[in-house]
Amino acid sequence: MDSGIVNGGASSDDILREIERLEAEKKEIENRILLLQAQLNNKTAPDACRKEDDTDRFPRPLVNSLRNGEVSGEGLSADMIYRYSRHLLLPDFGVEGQLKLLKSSILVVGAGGLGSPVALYLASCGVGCLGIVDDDMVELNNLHRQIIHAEAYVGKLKVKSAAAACRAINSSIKLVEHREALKAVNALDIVSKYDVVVDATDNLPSRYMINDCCVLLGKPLISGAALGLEGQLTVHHHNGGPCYRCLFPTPPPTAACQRCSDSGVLGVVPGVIGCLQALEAIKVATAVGEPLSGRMLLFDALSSRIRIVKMRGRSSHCVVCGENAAFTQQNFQNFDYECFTQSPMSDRSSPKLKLVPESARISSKEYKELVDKHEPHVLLDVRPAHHFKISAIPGSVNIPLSILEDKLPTIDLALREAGQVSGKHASLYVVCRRGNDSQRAVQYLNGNGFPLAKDLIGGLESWAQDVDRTFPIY
Ligand SMILES: Nc1ncnc2c1ncn2[C@@H]1O[C@H](COP(=O)(O)OP(=O)(O)OP(=O)(O)O)[C@@H](O)[C@H]1O
Ligand SMILES: [Zn+2]
Repeated sequence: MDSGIVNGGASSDDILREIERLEAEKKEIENRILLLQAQLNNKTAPDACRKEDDTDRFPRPLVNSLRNGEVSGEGLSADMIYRYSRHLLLPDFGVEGQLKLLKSSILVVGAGGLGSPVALYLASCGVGCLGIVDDDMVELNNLHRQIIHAEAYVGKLKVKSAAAACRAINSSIKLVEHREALKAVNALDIVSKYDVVVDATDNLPSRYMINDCCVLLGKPLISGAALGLEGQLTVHHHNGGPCYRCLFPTPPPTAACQRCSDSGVLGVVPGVIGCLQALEAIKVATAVGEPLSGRMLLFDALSSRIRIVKMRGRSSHCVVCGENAAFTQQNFQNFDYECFTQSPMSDRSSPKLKLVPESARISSKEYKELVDKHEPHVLLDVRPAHHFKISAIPGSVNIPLSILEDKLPTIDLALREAGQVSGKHASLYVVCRRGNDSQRAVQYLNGNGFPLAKDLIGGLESWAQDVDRTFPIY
């Protein structure tokens, strides 16, 4: 049979054989095409393929005009080409993407768990100007997740530490250290100097304030959050997408806003979200890909699940970016974000509650005196059980505040065992981590059969500071 394969008279075997023959012929033709294509490429290949000297690793037209590391308006220096070569090799990013990155300026607000990978990646990948703003100091308990800081920087400014780490990776970019907290009074001035802003802070007032500032200045905002074993990120106010206030016009109740220092966080979680924030910042700065505008990425570390949910669009009623928004720079500077969100910008400014009268409180030193005198009493620790396991004052009884109501008989029993007759006249002291929950507990106990219950002022933190310097705090 020749090419007339459709032949009613041929047997099935004949037809199969003919198919095999044609397949082999087709393969041969394909191979010949590949070979010819390769020959054609060689004939038109740029000088970059030649290996006469070292600089021939780089495309010749750029290298010729850009020896000695200088950068032209439209080109990259030989050093830059080598440093960023793996970016340049990406067809979707290439020289154009890298040039845009080198010309961009990005501000990272917060050099903590999120800000660490953000700043490291943005510095290493060649953002032209990288600003880092933070007023905090590095603490030992930051190091498990704030990977930009090293032990040698404990007790020193985070911006200094972060900038040093970035410089060690890439000394060719411009790094700006803003050694202050970003607040309504300084934000317009600082943010206006950058193209893109990354919110890597950990508190609600900063989140609203940074959003409003970015809307007023027309800057895209990459917003991330990580707590416990979960994280999320989105891009605000970009390409007509919603801003943070469009999505959350009123702040959530204070109780819903927890911090890593209260709830804990697995170190890698902010690492994952921070890396994704850096990625979104690069996409926005270079106009490559589809940034997470109007969408939110949710990461669940326990199940290793990542979901992307579509968010509401921009709100025409939004007070900062809506159609009739009258929010001005003047309004912004006078706006009290801590009051609006009912929460502080910094742990350091957390107000110490005063819920019970002085007569229902005792200092840790006074408490130590009565322990030394062997005065019969019960010390009730109202922290959650997993906190109690970390460290506790010897002899204390753990009944978490959340279940106190159901455990009054247990307290009675503990008092009787300690030689106390009844709740009314019993010596009952209450402690927690910082002295806020213990006051809540005392308030409740005083009104429910334990009128003499007293709060240990300042909690375990003040015990560690004023009485037992070896007591482990966390
Ligand atoms: N308005 C702000 N301006 C600049 N930096 C801010 C602002 N708000 C928060 N930050 C910084 O953002 C970082 C957030 O870091 P992170 O969430 O990892 O927690 P942390 O405060 O360092 O530690 P922890 O919560 O465990 O005590 C901190 O370094 C903090 O100082
Ligand atoms: Zn808005």
